[in-house]
Formats: sequence, structure tokens, C-alpha cells
Amino acid sequence: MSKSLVVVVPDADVLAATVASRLIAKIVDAQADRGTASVVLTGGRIAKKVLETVKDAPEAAAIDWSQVDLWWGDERFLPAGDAERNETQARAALLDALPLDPAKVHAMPADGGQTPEAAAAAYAAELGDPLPPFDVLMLGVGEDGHVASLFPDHPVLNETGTTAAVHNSPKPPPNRVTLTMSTIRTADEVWLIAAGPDKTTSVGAALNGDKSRPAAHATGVSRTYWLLDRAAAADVTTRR
Ligand SMILES: O=C1O[C@H](COP(=O)(O)O)[C@@H](O)[C@H](O)[C@H]1O
Repeated sequence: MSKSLVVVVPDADVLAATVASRLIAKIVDAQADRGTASVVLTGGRIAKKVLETVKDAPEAAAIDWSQVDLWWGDERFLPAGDAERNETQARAALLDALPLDPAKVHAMPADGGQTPEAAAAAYAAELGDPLPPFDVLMLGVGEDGHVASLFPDHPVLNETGTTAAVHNSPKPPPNRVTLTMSTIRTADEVWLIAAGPDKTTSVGAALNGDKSRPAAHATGVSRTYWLLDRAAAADVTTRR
């Protein structure tokens, strides 16, 4: 049965260090088990800090980076190289410094003139059927409780495929591509990561049972971790 745990640490710096250590250990363990590891990245401020911390961590040398598949939970549908793309952020924070196999870096398509729907369909094809075995899927949590590009009360929540196009996102940019919640829930572990007082309300609501927050539905098959700093956790009244 899936277990859910809430981990609260003092601040965003400690949170980034905590998540980075866990991520390295998770990848090392997956590679010890089956030779490869599969990780789903997220975007946003704390995600950037986590990746920068992994880059500076001596224990990251224990990872065979050529045997890591990297996927993204969502992407801002913008031209390749745009600074607002989650891919651009991840490459600058960590990926460009690693000896990755380019064929295993599965970025979501950039806006090259096709529709977001076409981009979402292309990513679904890249994921394949069955879906890859995601060892860990990381998610930032928005001020409104969104995860990936799944926003509260948005039609994207009704999508039934493995990926979806998003229009009229309440957070810029308006067009996005995202994994659907059913895809997120196939990951072995889902880590919801949040820091700072602007996340207090949404994290508290989601963890206290407000099902209108997409974050409340993001669970892993084996484990769901809420990895929070004290400010983000200030309204949490339940410990799982
Ligand atoms: O737009 C997005 O926002 C969320 C959260 O970002 P943050 O800067 O508030 O932490 C992020 O997780 C998501 O991947 C991204 O596309």
C-alpha cells in the first residue's frame, strides 16, 4: 500500500540539500537494482535550487549519468532555449555539466510553430506504451496548488491521455504541455517539494484535504513525500 510522509526542514537551503541527497541516493539505488534510473524533473524556483545542489554534491559522482533517463512533468510551451522553459532552467542548473546520454534526455517539445496539442501527442509517443518505470517524479507546488501544469478548476484536469496540452494557463505562459494526473500517479515515488510563505496556503489546503487542489491528488505507487520548509508547512495540521 502507498505510504505518504511529510518531511519539514528549516528553510529552502536545507530543503534543497535534503532533496538533492535523496535524489542522488534514489538514483544510485535504482542503478544498483537494475542498472538504470528514470527521473521526472519539475520546474520552478525550488527545483532550480535542488539541481544546482546536485551539481555541487560530491556524492553525485556515484551516479552513472549515462544510464539515467530524464523526463519532465510539464513544460512552458515556448521556443527552444527560451529562459522561461523548464528544460532551459534544468540544463543551466545541472544537465549541461553532466555526461548524460542525449538520447535519454527526454525534453518536452519546444514551440516550433506546431500546436501544443501536437507537442503533447509527440511527448506521449516518446513516453510510449507502457509508460517508462519512473523511479521518482518531482513536482513543485504552485501558490494555487497546481502541480506540473495541472491547475485548479482547469479543463486540463479532464484530459484522459498520458499527456495534455494546456491553454489559458492562469500562470504565464498561457500555453503549456503537461503529464496528466493519471501518468503522474504511475511513478514509484512522487515528491511534492515546496518552500516559502507563498506556498503556505496551497500546501496546507492540499494536505488538510482540499481536493480542489491538484497537489492533493498527486501520489506515488510506493511512496508520496511532501518535502517542505517550515514556511510552506506552516498551515499543515496533519502528519501522514
Ligand atoms: O510554472 C510552473 O510552476 C511550478 C511552481 O514553480 P515555483 O517557482 O512557484 O516553485 C512548477 O513546479 C512547474 O513545473 C512550472 O511549470
